[in-house]
Amino acid sequence: MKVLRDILYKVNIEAVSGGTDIRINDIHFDSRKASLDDVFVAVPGTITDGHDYISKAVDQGVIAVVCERMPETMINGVTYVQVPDSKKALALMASNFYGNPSRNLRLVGVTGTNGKTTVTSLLYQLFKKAGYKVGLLSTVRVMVGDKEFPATHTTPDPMSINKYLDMMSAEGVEFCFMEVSSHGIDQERTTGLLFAGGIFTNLSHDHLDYHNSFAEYRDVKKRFFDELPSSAFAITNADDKNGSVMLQNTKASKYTYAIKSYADFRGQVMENQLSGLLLKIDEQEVWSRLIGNFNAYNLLAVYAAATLLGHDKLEVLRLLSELESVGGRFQHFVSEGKITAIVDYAHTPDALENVLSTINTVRTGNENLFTVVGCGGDRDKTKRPKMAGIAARLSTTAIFTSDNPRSEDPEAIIEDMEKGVEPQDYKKTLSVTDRKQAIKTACTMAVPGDIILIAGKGHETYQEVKGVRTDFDDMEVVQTLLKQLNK
Ligand SMILES: CC(=O)N[C@H]1[C@@H](OP(=O)(O)OP(=O)(O)OC[C@H]2O[C@@H](n3ccc(=O)[nH]c3=O)[C@H](O)[C@@H]2O)O[C@H](CO)[C@@H](O)[C@@H]1O[C@H](C)C(=O)N[C@@H](C)C(=O)N[C@H](CCC(=O)O)C(=O)O
Ligand SMILES: Nc1ncnc2c1ncn2[C@@H]1O[C@H](COP(=O)(O)OP(=O)(O)OP(=O)(O)O)[C@@H](O)[C@H]1O
Ligand SMILES: N[C@H](CCC[C@H](N)C(=O)O)C(=O)O
Ligand SMILES: [Mg+2]
Repeated sequence: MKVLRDILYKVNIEAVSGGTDIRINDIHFDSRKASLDDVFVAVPGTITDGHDYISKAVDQGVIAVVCERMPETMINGVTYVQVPDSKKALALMASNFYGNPSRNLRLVGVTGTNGKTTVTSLLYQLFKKAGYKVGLLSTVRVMVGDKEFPATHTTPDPMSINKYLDMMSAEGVEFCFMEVSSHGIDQERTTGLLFAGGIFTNLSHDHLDYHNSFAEYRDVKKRFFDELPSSAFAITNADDKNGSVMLQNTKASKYTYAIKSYADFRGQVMENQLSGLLLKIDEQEVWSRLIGNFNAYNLLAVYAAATLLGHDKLEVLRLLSELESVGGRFQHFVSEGKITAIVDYAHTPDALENVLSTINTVRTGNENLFTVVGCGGDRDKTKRPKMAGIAARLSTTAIFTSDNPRSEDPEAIIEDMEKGVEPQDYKKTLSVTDRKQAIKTACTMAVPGDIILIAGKGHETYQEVKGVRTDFDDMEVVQTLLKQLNK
């Protein structure tokens, strides 16, 4: 049992009705989960407003309510705390509730449009190989040392983040690497955490359904660096045009990495093949199993962070060459009939362009490149024509299909995509709504030596249609189909 007054430490409070010297059981921001002696934090959301559920939470037995507007009817025996920003309050309360676990380990946050999962997962692997107990909060999975938990969000809600950090600190975890999404920053999910460092990967088009403009999206990401303490390091990509903007107002020590520009951590791509990358970092050659120029940036960010966290540079370079690629990120296999299938999580125009350019760089002859791609429903619609245009331009054939249509009509999403194809590329595209049939079409058309890229879903093992998730794994599907077709 914790005392409400302690949990409210550092929370900006406007008014209180009732006592705060009361024992509370748990904190909830969803009335459906609140029960006896809990605190209910009413949060305004994108669909509904937690304030509409205060009386329901009180009926369920909560002992305190934290809200931005006091309800008209206040119940005797319940404490009401009015705050200017209940999302911020929730995050600070979550940290306090779990005893501020971020202070018990060194927490590094990674933000940017693409590469967050890759960089955090590589850092997790590297520090594990170096002999530490490590934590990971990522889109793909949560790791508390060697214990794995399923991930629900890229950046979970503050109660979940602090619960995991608390578990980590109990397990003796020394370093935790976490993805910091723009939704996470905007919704204050990371407020109150003590970061030892922050890393910026890159900024390109995504989530413009949620953020009103690209500038707003950029400024939300920047806020993560603005709020880093002076004890932290902030590492940015000097080759990204927004790289320096990110660090403009940070109090943290600033560092840069780059391939094209002058930087504190410089790398050069010597070779880029389907078997991996040969890099030169600090005059040392390093071989990596990771594929694609963009991964050279991810590896440099990892090198910079590991070095700034106190590791010997040569040891870091040695460990870099041992790192495995992350599930669903440029995962590839060659069938018996010599067809290469690549599954990648590229779900933004920039990621798709990078992956296709990489494939086109490593293509050795006249092989055909089939790209199977869709765009998510209930997500940024302006990505759709851009991704389709890129797929058509950079492939021999682009097959447009479904990628988690969610509540939307799958065919309407594909129609939005088709609008982005340049007239000279029309002949190179076809649309097959069912993802399995789309992959089958690519497999049927492919001949020995050809490459099939299946983009957008990466590690995901489901397809979400009208709110229902059914099992679907791109890699499993393509492998089965190629076998069935004797290819
Ligand atoms: C758009 C978005 O980010 N939504 C998140 C947000 O929900 P919301 O604002 O829509 O909440 P709401 O449904 O309007 O409800 C408002 C409040 O009322 C409460 N409520 C609601 C109903 C009720 O009966 N009782 C009740 O108390 C809700 O618990 C909530 O606190 O807050 C919820 C609780 O933290 C999140 O689960 C939810 O994530 C949804 C599921 C989601 O899909 N989010 C995605 C877009 C997201 O966050 N993605 C980023 C990664 C993106 C990337 O970088 O690629 C991520 O970090 O995962
Ligand atoms: N540094 C990078 N620059 C550009 N594209 C990248 C980079 N790293 C990865 N990608 C591409 O972006 C895809 C997603 O990578 P990753 O999962 O690491 O990104 P993320 O930032 O975690 O994405 P999300 O926002 O969904 O969490 C990869 O499959 C690859 O196609
Ligand atoms: N973090 C991203 C993932 C998109 C992956 C894609 N497969 C989709 O479902 O749209 C999002 O939630 O927008
Ligand atoms: Mg991610």
